[in-house]
Amino acid sequence: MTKTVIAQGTFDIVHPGHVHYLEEAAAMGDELYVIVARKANVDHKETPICPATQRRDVVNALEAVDEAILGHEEDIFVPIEEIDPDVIALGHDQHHDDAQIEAELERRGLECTVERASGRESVADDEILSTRLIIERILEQRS
Ligand SMILES: Cc1cc2nc3c(=O)[nH]c(=O)nc-3n(C[C@H](O)[C@H](O)[C@H](O)COP(=O)(O)O)c2cc1C
Ligand SMILES: Nc1ncnc2c1ncn2[C@@H]1O[C@H](COP(=O)(O)OP(=O)(O)OP(=O)(O)O)[C@@H](O)[C@H]1O
Repeated sequence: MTKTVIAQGTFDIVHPGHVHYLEEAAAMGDELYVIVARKANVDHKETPICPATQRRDVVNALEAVDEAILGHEEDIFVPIEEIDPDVIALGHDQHHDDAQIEAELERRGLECTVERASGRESVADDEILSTRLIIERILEQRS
């Protein structure tokens, strides 16, 4: 039976930390779906620069990814119900609470485990492994 994994995030300006996360999530199963957050749901940091469709298309082009989809505008569990995954792979620094997600999955009758991926170890001192830091660097160097 195919083991389906879901990963999720904003993915505004893709960098090697994203690639690491998605490769690790893909290795947790056979098929990787990625839910790309809608602007309205990115409320804990600055609004994404790139439109959701562009962020989805870039993630979709990555080798580790089988399918990237736009997230639901209001209920983040709708795509989970549709895909019915075996594993939700949370990113190393995602603010979501593992136990709360597990409780909501159970409430909706979904059998799915929640795993945490690791952070990428920098392979060079000058790697920039965060969208926020890439934008800060652009503002510093080009203004
Ligand atoms: C299991 C799960 C499902 C999600 N599904 C959606 C969704 O359908 N729509 C959406 O806009 N955001 C969804 N999100 C939220 C974002 O992917 C994301 O966590 C957040 O809004 C963006 O911040 P981040 O890139 O720092 O994680 C989901 C998050 C989790 C953990
Ligand atoms: N350096 C990294 N190593 C491993 N995973 C990462 C890294 N950076 C981001 N991720 C993961 O990629 C997913 C999407 O991350 P997100 O779009 O928030 O990027 P980000 O670079 O962390 O953004 P920002 O710096 O603006 O907060 C999240 O699950 C996050 O944990």
